[in-house]
Amino acid sequence: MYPEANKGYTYEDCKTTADWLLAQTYIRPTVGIVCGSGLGGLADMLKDQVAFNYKDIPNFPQSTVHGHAGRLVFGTLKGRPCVCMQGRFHLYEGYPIQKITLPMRIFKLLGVETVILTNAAGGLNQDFKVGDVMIIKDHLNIPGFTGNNPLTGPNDDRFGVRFPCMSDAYDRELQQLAMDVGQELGYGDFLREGVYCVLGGPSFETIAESRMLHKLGADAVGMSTGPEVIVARHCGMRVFALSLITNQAVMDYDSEEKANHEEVLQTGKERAAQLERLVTTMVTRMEHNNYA
Ligand SMILES: O=P(O)(O)O[C@H]1O[C@H](CO)[C@@H](O)[C@H]1O
Ligand SMILES: Nc1nc2[nH]cnc2c(=O)[nH]1
Repeated sequence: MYPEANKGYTYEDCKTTADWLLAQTYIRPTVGIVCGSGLGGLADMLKDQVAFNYKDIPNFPQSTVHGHAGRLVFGTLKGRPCVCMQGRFHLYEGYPIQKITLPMRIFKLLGVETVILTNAAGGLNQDFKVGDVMIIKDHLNIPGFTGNNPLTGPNDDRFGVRFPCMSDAYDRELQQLAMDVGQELGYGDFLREGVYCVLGGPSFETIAESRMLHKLGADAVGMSTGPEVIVARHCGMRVFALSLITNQAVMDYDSEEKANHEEVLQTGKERAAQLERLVTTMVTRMEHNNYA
C-alpha cells in the first residue's frame, strides 16, 4: 500500500536500538539534545560521558556533513541525565525523512521527556543580525507541503496518533524560560524569537526564494529541525528549539554577500560558549521548576 521508502522503522526496530543503548550505559536520560552545524560543543559540556559513534549503533544513519561529528553522547548536565546528538541528519544527505528523524523515537524509548534542538540558520528578518539567537516559536515545514512528512506511512499508535496537533509544537513555558535565562545571563541584546522555515537544501536560497519566505512569515531559514520536531511531538515529548543566525539570507540584487557553510561554522564557533551556557542553565532550571 505504501511505497517502500515510506515504511520507516518499526516500533520493534526502534526498541532494538534503544535497548542496545540502554544495555551499555547506566545513564537514563530525561533530556535529549540535538546539536546544529558547528554547535557540537554542547555535547562536550556533559559530565560522566558514555559516547557511541553512530556507525556502531544498530539502525543509526551516519553523519556526512562537516561540523556534525556523528556521536551520541550520554552524560549529565549539572546532575541531570541527558543524551546528546553531536551531529544530526538532513534530507539533502539522501536519507529518507523517516531515517533522519529516527533518533527522536529512540530518544522517546530511552525515556527522554524534553527535547532541545539547535540549528544554524540564515536570517530573513531584517532586524536580525549575524550572531543572534532565535528562540523558535513556530515553523514552516516546506517539504511537508509536498508530502514529505516524517509521519507518512502506516501509523503506529504506540508512538502517537495518526493526526497529531502541531499548533502547540514549541513549548511556550520553555520559550519563556529561555527568555528569562537569556536575560539573566545578559544575552538580551542578541536574543530574539521567531518562525523557522525548513527547506530541503543543500543549495542555499535564491534572492527570490528568500524574499518569498520572508513574506510568508519566516524569520530564519535552514535545512533541519522541523521534521525532528514533528516526530518528537507525535510521540509526546516537549520541544524547545533555537536557531543561531549564522548568516544573513541575501535579499538584495545589489548585495555582494554569498551564503556559505564556512561562515555558518565560523559564526557557530563565535557564539558557541554563550549558546552552551544558555542551554545548560535552562536544563538546570527545568529541573528546579519541575519542567519535564
Ligand atoms: O540545521 P543544521 O544542522 O544546524 O545545519 C544548517 O547548516 C547547514 C548549511 O550550512 C545546513 O545543514 C543547515 O541545515
Ligand atoms: N537554507 C539555509 N540553511 C542555512 N543554514 C545556515 N544558514 C543557512 C541559510 O542561509 N539557508
